[in-house]
Amino acid sequence: MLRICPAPAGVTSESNSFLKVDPRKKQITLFDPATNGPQNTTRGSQVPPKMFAFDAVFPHDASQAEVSAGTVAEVIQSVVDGADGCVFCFGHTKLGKSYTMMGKDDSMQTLGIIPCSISWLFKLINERKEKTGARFSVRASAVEVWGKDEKLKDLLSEVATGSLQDGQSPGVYLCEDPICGMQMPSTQSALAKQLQNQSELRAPTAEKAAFFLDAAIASRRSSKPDCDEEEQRNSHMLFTLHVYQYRMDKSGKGGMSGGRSRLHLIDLGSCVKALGKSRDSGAGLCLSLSALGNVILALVNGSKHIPYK
Ligand SMILES: Nc1ncnc2c1ncn2[C@@H]1O[C@H](COP(=O)(O)OP(=O)(O)OP(=O)(O)O)[C@@H](O)[C@H]1O
Repeated sequence: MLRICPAPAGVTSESNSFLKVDPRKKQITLFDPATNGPQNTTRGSQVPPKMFAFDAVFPHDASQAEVSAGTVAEVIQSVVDGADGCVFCFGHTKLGKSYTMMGKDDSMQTLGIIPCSISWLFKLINERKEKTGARFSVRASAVEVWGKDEKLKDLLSEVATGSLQDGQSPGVYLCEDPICGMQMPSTQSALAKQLQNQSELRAPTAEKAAFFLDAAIASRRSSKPDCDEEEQRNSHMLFTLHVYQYRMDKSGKGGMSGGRSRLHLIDLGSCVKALGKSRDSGAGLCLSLSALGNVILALVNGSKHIPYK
């Protein structure tokens, strides 16, 4: 899915004439800027127009609600049906990734995908409870990956303990996942990693989950006044809603069945500058976000090598 960001102040729509957006056909076409737009492609351009198709295309004037509804409705349905889901926004710096995921809380119209997802997930759970009698329990966790060294911080540890702690939580760590590893060929088991030990707090209502989201944002390194621009770009937040559901067995013997599914909502930063620097120094490698696509493809295809770094 693609969202076109609004043109910066002072940039007219003519300056954007290298781009034709067709939300109905879910495609965009890029023209050689030298030809000055789709009307003039015959005027000596060496480069033919390039068309790209998506599952959805949101033009520059699409509202936050349109973007949220178009991206998360299906994912939330799947999570309530028992599958894991993940939503993140990916792109160059300052193009509106955080705006799309978090939005602004000055009005309902500017809320982003994460707050909308919280509200819709609980609405769907309540409908499902009424319809099927299933019992649900939701928990929230939030972890930040920050800095060139990709430090992990449990963003809800302060709320969990009720005390103020500073710096990196000693609790949260990455570890090989024995279950996921067993399902993979032995060569890959070492690559299956899971975040462990982050605080998972009970969120019986959407309001409580939204409270945890606010607490997590406030706890982020990138929210601190002394955080510089580079640190802000290198701050990524993983906010997860863990949905546990239980049903009485139909056998009537009083047994229960159920399981857990997770909705991961991720606010990615952008490591653009860190790429050059870390390659020079050879430490704290942070790949460009465009490399993320290769990581996802490798995981989905079960590749032996996952190009994390
Ligand atoms: N669709 C939009 N409508 C209104 N304002 C927007 C929109 N997209 C982005 N902005 C504004 O543009 C600015 C940059 O957006 P944002 O911080 O979300 O970018 P980003 O891609 O997350 O940046 P970074 O790479 O630093 O993480 C913000 O002030 C944001 O409010």
